[in-house]
Amino acid sequence: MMTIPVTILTGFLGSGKSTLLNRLLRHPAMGETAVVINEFGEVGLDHLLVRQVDEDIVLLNAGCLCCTVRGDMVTALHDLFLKRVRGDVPEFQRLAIETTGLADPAPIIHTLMTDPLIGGRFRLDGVVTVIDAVNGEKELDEHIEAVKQAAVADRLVLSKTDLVEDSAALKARLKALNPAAIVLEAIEGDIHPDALLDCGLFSSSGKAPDVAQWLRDEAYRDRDEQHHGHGHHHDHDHHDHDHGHDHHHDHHPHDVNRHDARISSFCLTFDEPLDWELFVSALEMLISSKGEDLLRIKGILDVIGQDRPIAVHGVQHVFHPPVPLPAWPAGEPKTSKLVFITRDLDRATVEGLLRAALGGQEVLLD
Ligand SMILES: Nc1nc2c(ncn2[C@@H]2O[C@H](COP(=O)(O)OP(=O)(O)OP(=O)(O)O)[C@@H](O)[C@H]2O)c(=O)[nH]1
Repeated sequence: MMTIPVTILTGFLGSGKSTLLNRLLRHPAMGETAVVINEFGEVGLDHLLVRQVDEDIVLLNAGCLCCTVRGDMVTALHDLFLKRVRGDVPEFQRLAIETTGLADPAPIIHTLMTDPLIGGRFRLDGVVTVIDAVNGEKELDEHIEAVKQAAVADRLVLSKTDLVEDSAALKARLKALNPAAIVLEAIEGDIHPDALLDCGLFSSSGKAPDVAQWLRDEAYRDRDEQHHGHGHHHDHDHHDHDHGHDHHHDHHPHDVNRHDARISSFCLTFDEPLDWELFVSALEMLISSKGEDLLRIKGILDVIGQDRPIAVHGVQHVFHPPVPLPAWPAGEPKTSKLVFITRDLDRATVEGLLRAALGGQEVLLD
């Protein structure tokens, strides 16, 4: 059985998640999608409803299935999966999960990675985070949850850009926070699903895995180069940019971006093939000491004795089982790369810990 790709749709309260989801579900490319939402909010999916399947599940006329959760999201995913197996709900090819505005997406990702029932059936395609162009900066200033949601995203969607003159300062801030995420705009959720789907290693069309677009390690290099070679100490220092915007300094005198400053994002590269046992124990050591602060890790590894690259990804203390990929891209060096999004944990610390644990194996700065 093919694994079902899962998109986690997150974003702060009122940012426009439901508006976006609503619009996406009307698109033919989103047919046969199951949706799990927490409640029918202000902008419900009501007008699409055709038929109540049971108390919590409805069928949408776009061929989609919608399931509301009042309690535990994990229980809801189990239920949905079992109903699909039993044929109580139509087969669906894709799952979208809309989180509540304050939710930390990590526990949902953990479930997809490790749950005995659904772990092998669903796979994380990507985290899509909606950022309100009007209130986004203020929310990032005030709420670490909003900063985390932006930091772990694969795609950042700016909503309500119709209500602001321009959003260059917000975009620069998001780029500093999460260089690898593609930043998009959608007014009233108007965006093609293709821009948001297939963020993962594997696309639904079954093509070869696309490591470059999944890892996007180039983005970290570009970001660091833009900072004139000042390297990782400037991870958040986007105030260097002159966007012709002073106003974002005005109303936050001292604590501007205090949450952003807790987030680091960087790419480590390893010049020699890695000893798998040593690498796993190094990673375990990192997870056991700093797990809570490892918001997201993705990597592609050149492992001693393996012709094929090994993909790894993890969130906090949970790692997906390693996935061997078909082949290294032709003509490119077999360099192991690990990208990190961390909280209260800088590059030097991660690098130092890994270097020590890997013993003789050298960790190179990129
Ligand atoms: N002008 C404008 N309004 C928008 C846009 N996107 C969403 N809205 C409005 O913003 C409000 C909140 O949108 P929702 O889609 O309910 O946001 P949400 O993130 O699902 O909200 P919660 O579920 O309460 O967290 C609604 O009144 C939408 O009509 C946009 O691009 N432009």
